[in-house]
Amino acid sequence: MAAAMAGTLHLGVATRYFETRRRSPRPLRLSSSNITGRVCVSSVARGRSEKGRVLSVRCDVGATEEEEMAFERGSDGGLTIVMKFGGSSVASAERMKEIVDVILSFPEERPVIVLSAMGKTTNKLLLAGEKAVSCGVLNTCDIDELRFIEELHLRTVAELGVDVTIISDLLDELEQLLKGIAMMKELTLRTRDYLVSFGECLSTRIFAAYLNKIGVKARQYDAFDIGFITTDDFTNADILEATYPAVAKRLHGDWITDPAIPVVTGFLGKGWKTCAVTTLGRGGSDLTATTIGKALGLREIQVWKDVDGVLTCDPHIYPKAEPVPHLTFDEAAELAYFGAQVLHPQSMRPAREGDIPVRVKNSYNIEAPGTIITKARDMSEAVLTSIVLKSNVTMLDIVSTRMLGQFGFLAKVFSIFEDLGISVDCVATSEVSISLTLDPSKLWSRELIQQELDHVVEELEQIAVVNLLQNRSIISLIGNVQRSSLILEKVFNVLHKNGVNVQMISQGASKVNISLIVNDSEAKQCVRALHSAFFEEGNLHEFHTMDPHWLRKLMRWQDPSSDQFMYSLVGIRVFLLTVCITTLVMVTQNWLMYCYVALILIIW
Ligand SMILES: Nc1ncnc2c1ncn2[C@@H]1O[C@H](COP(=O)(O)OP(=O)(O)O)[C@@H](O)[C@H]1O
Ligand SMILES: N[C@@H](CC(=O)OP(=O)(O)O)C(=O)O
Repeated sequence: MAAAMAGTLHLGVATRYFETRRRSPRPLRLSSSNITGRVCVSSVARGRSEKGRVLSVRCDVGATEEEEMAFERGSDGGLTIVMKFGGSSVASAERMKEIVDVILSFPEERPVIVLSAMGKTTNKLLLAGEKAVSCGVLNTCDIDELRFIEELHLRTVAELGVDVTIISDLLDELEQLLKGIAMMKELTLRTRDYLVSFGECLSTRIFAAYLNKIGVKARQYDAFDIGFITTDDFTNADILEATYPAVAKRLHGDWITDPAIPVVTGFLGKGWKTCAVTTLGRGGSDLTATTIGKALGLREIQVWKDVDGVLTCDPHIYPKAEPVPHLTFDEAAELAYFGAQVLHPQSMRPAREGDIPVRVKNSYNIEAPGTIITKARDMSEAVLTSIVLKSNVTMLDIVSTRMLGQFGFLAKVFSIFEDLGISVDCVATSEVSISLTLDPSKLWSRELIQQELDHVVEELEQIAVVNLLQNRSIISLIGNVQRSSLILEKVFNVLHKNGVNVQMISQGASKVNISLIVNDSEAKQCVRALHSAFFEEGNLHEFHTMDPHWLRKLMRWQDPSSDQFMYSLVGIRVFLLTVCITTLVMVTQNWLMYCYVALILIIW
């Protein structure tokens, strides 16, 4: 592994030439200037190799001044989009071939590819590490998960017909690492990150080699080698600002000197102090993709999943969940932060900062339009967008009787959380009490959760009475909080019908999220009931008829200063006049009475 980490493995060694058959109305154009030789790759199109369609590259020596300048402005010839494929999208040789087809179905693009580990490799590596701690040095080779990982990757290499030597060193190192863990009898967070990094290092090497084999020039990169600089928070590292220029320099520089599709490991970084491999938290490849998108200022970031986009709810909880066509960065961030596994919680930040649209697509169903995530969208018709569930949350009720009318209570409480490095999700306060929930994702990898909680309670008890409530769930309603009364009216109706009591509500400044805290045991049933109330056809219609758009119209008719009010008044009077006159004339046959009543009504 050391060798692999020391330098980037360049798999695309020679530019390939194919006779091309143009199928796209906009031919894929690559143009680049080589500082010394002015080599310009000037056109790319699709051809067919023995394995199917291929992206082909033709080199012309000598770019025109105009082309070089256009390239330097980034207007022509640079990388255009990021395409990130998650574990489910690259789970087997078959899936990898399908992914190549996906990539080639965008012939006008020049993508940066970001890959996660194959299938469930990350989980298997973690399990292998845990088993190694106690199985003894001589038994590490028999760990089932290690066998599984080796077989999966060797089989994939064989089925794709690429050279096995691109992964054999890594597999040997993985075995050695597990022996080391067995010898030390411990798995530190740092070692854990190093261990799981093998997943992405293996998948990207195999995929880049396959692209090269079928004639699509590609180059593999380990993120920790190309400038992904992070904090040293192993298993949950944050990307540092220095990453953006470093990654841009490396990827852009290599592309202009020798164009080849970059295939980058997702999820991984390099700690800025330790220089060790770090990981960005589970699902971190999404963040790798958006970071590259921002670094290179690309046009779009595509995140390819195994679902038709971001759905109205987790399909495991409610299989009838529907794709959401359009989200804002804020909505997507709240959704991810409050537990929708589909996106990494931090992944929207670089996209928002760079104002780069993120498209969530299904690699199993390319035709599905997916979800587009942008800075803003038309919210005039938006009510509820998605329902998210975060389970196993800890809630704290903190009550101070002494602090009535005094200041500093909140500050004291939050300074305790800051000192203990614990992050808070939802907060609701009154003059003398605070209810809050603690973020389980920040605690997931720690072994001392219970001790930490005891410590928090101990500290807080010095200033308040504390009630620790475990096994709670946060149901987050992502939508248009401007319509909170409408949403809450419906929510409470549904919860009342299901006999569920809400223990805390939080509607923050985000304008897109209302969170309700309920018992874990009731949470899934609530989400299902809420989903069918908000999203199923009949109910949705009912909801739309109560849409404030209509309410606003109705209120305008009732506003005495509005024209509509005047028209309605005149209309009602004319109507009453006609009815009265007709009745009177018919009953009395007296035309004098008619004139008298008409006069009274006109004065009225
Ligand atoms: N609101 C949601 N919309 C879409 N998928 C969701 C949602 N909530 C949870 N999921 C789950 O997220 C999964 C996709 O995310 P993930 O497994 O990280 O994909 P990948 O590994 O392909 O990047 C889906 O298979 C689905 O089960
Ligand atoms: N392989 C890592 C990183 C990742 O992003 O994976 P995926 O894209 O499959 O969620 C994980 O399992 O957490």
